[in-house]
Order: sequence, then C-alpha cells, then structure tokens
Amino acid sequence: MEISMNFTDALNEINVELDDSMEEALQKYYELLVEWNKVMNLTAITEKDDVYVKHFLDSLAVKTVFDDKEYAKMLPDTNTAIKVIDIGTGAGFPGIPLKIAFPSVKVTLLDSLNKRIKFLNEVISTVGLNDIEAIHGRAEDYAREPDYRESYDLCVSRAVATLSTLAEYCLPYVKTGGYFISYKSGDIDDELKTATHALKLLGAKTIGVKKLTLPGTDIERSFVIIKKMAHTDKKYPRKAGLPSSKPL
Ligand SMILES: C[S@@+](CC[C@H](N)C(=O)[O-])C[C@H]1O[C@@H](n2cnc3c(N)ncnc32)[C@H](O)[C@@H]1O
Repeated sequence: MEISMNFTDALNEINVELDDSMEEALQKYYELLVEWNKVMNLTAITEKDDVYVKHFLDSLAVKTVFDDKEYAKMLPDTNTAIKVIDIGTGAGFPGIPLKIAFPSVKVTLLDSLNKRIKFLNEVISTVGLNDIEAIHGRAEDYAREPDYRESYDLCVSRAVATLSTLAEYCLPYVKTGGYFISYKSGDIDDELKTATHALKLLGAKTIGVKKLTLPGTDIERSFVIIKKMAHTDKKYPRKAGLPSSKPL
C-alpha cells in the first residue's frame, strides 16, 4: 500500500490534533508494540508508516462520526467524563489511540487473551496513561458484573466478530441512550440486514453508517452507528461461546 500523506496531514483531514506529548505517547506505544511483538503475537503490521496509518489513524478516524452534523449530539454534554469500553481490544485498538488523543475519556480495554492484557498494562504504565484499565475476560462474562453492565456511554470494537455476535458482546455494556460503534470494512449490507433481529432483541437499532477512505490511502472504513434504545434483557449475553456459535 502506498501512503501518500504524512501522519499529521492525515490527522488534519479527520480533524484530530495531537500535541507533542500525545505524539510522544504514540511513539512509545509503537516502540512497545514492535518490541513485545517479537515474543508474542500482537500484530501482523510492524512497519512504522503502516502501524501509524492502519492502527493509529484508523482507530482515531471514528472522530469523523462525532464531527458529522447528524451525529454531533451523540455523546452527553456533561461535566463527567465519557466512559468508553473497547471489546476485543487485542493490542489496544482502537482504545489506546483514543485514550491518547482524547485524554479526558475514561477507557476500559477488554480482551480474553491474558498475554495481551499484560502488554496493555505495560503500555498504560510506560506511557503514563490515567483513567484507563485493561481487563482480562470474555465479553460475555464481564457483561454480568454490575460495575460494567449498562454503564458505558460508548462501546467500540474493531475486527472481533460479525455484527450479530458483536451486538450481543457489546450492547449489554452500553447505557440506555448510549451508543455502540462497530469498525467494519467491505460490503456490510448483508451483515447489517442479518444483525437487525439481534439488535432489536438487545434493545438497539442502527441509526446510520459513516463511510470514509483513510486519508492518503485507499483503505475503506465503515462505522456502523448503533443506538441503545432500551435496557438489554438479563438473559443476554448468553453463555460464553453461544453469541459466536449461534448468533441471535
Ligand atoms: C482480530 S483481534 C482484533 C484486535 C483489535 N481490536 C484490533 O482491531 O487490532 C480480535 C481480538 O478479540 C478478542 N476476542 C475475541 N472474542 C472475544 C470475547 N468473546 N471476549 C473478549 N475478547 C474477545 C481476541 O482475543 C483478540 O484479541
């Protein structure tokens, strides 16, 4: 892939500005990612320009959703910090770049692979991030914990499962009136149609899809924007494994 734009210009295009300390934080994160990747499987992408575009820029591109007039009022205009959970965060995408670029947000990173959680805790302490936690567990299990259930303004998730499965992983964490934004790519029409039933059962509906080409590349990204309209019934999520083997 040809990258025809520098990172700062690409960030400008998505309306994200980073100060020097945020740029340093991303640099440290990049160094740790490459170092730890030598001993554990974190990412197939290691070349610096690629990591900056395919992981950092892509993670931050969700900002374009909130800049869209249609969705500008999505998040609560309050003095309390917005709470975001990243389900199946892996090596920290999109949660860590979002935390670095938008430090006032409270972030929970969740993944079922403990090795990745160890890496994330190292990133959190070395980069010096606050108001962020990395938790080890399956999405289906943590959603039953009272401190986590229906307590987030926003849930994000990239490259974890199909939308019907993801909806069951993610929506139990979202407050009524909050949102789940799924990072998707390619042709998503069928996936959206198939997920309509699951969303309804879980008390949510798709309110829009925001598509963009990552600046300086030909990479297409789609954000599926889902609103939680009502409480999720306690029977969801079902037992661990069922959301993926038998999607709603
Ligand atoms: C392909 S990776 C994507 C990681 C990251 N979101 C990204 O975009 O680079 C999928 C991740 O989801 C995690 N995962 C899959 N199913 C999960 C579940 N039920 N609960 C928690 N984590 C899960 C895996 O351990 C893995 O780290």
